[in-house]
Amino acid sequence: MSAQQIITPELRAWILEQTQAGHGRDQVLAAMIGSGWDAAVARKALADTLTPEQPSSSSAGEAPTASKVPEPSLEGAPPSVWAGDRQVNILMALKHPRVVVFGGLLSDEECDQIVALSAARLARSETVATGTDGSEVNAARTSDGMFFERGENELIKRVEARLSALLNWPVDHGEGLQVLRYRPGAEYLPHYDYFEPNHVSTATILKRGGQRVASLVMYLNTPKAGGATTFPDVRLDVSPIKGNAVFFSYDRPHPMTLSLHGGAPVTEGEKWVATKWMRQGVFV
Ligand SMILES: O=C(O)CCC(=O)C(=O)O
Ligand SMILES: [Fe+2]
Repeated sequence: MSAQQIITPELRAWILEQTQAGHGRDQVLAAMIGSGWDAAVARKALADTLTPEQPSSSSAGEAPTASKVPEPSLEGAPPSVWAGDRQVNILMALKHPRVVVFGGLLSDEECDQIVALSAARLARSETVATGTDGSEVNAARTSDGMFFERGENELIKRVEARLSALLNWPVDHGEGLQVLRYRPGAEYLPHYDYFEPNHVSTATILKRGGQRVASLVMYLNTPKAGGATTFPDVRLDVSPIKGNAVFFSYDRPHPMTLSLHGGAPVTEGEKWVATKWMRQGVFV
C-alpha cells in the first residue's frame, strides 16, 4: 500500500511550478502517477494545491486562508449585466483563475476624457522626474502612470459607482484609479497584484484597507498591435479594446490563485489603461 506517501511542501511547490509552466491538471496527475504516486494521493495533492476553496492544515509554507472577493452577478450566465447606469457585456469568463472580460464597460467619450485628464498629469510628472528628485524607476514596468483620487471628479465618481455595481464591491474598498500609458515597446512583465506577505513593507501597506483581492484593467484605447493582458499560468491573452476591461480576483496572496498576469509589449501605437484595485476593507 502507498498510504505512507505524504504531501510535502516540496511536492506542492513542484505542482505549482508545473502548472505555471503551462501543464494542465491532467498532465501533472499523469506525471505523478507515472513516477510512482498513488492516484488518490496525487489527486488530493492537486486538489489541495490548486483549489482555492480548500485551505489545508497549518504546516509551514502553506497558503494563507481565503477571503471574500468582488464578483459580478453572473448566475444563469447572462450575456450582459446591468451596472447601475449601463448594460455591460460579458465576453468571457474563466473560473480558475477567476477572469471575466467585459465589453462596453466605458463609452468612447469616457475613455477619451480619462486619457485627456491623465495626459496632462503625466506630462507634469515627467517634468518632475527629470528634476533633482530621484523618482522611482521600475525596470519591470516601462509605462508611465498616475493616480486619480477616489471620487476626484464627476466622471471618476460615475465610473467608480458603475464598477461597484458591476462587481458587488463597495466604492470605499477601492483604491484610486491608476492610469498607465505604454509607448511602443513598453510592457509590464508578469506579476501578481497582491502584496507579497513576506515583503518588509507589506505590514504597513495592509493597514490601509488590507490585501488587494481583485483588479480591473480597463482599456482606454485600442493599440494598433500588441499590448494584450496576459495570464501565463493558463496561456490566456486578452485583447486591449477601447471600452472593454478584464477583471480578475485572487482570494489569497498566493500563486495558487493563478493570477499571474502582465501587459505584453505594445508593438505599434500606444496603449492606455485604467486599473482599479480592490481591497478587503475600506481603503484610506
Ligand atoms: O496593462 C495591462 O494589461 C496590465 C496592467 C496591470 O497588470 C496592472 O495595472 O496591474
Ligand atoms: Fe497588475
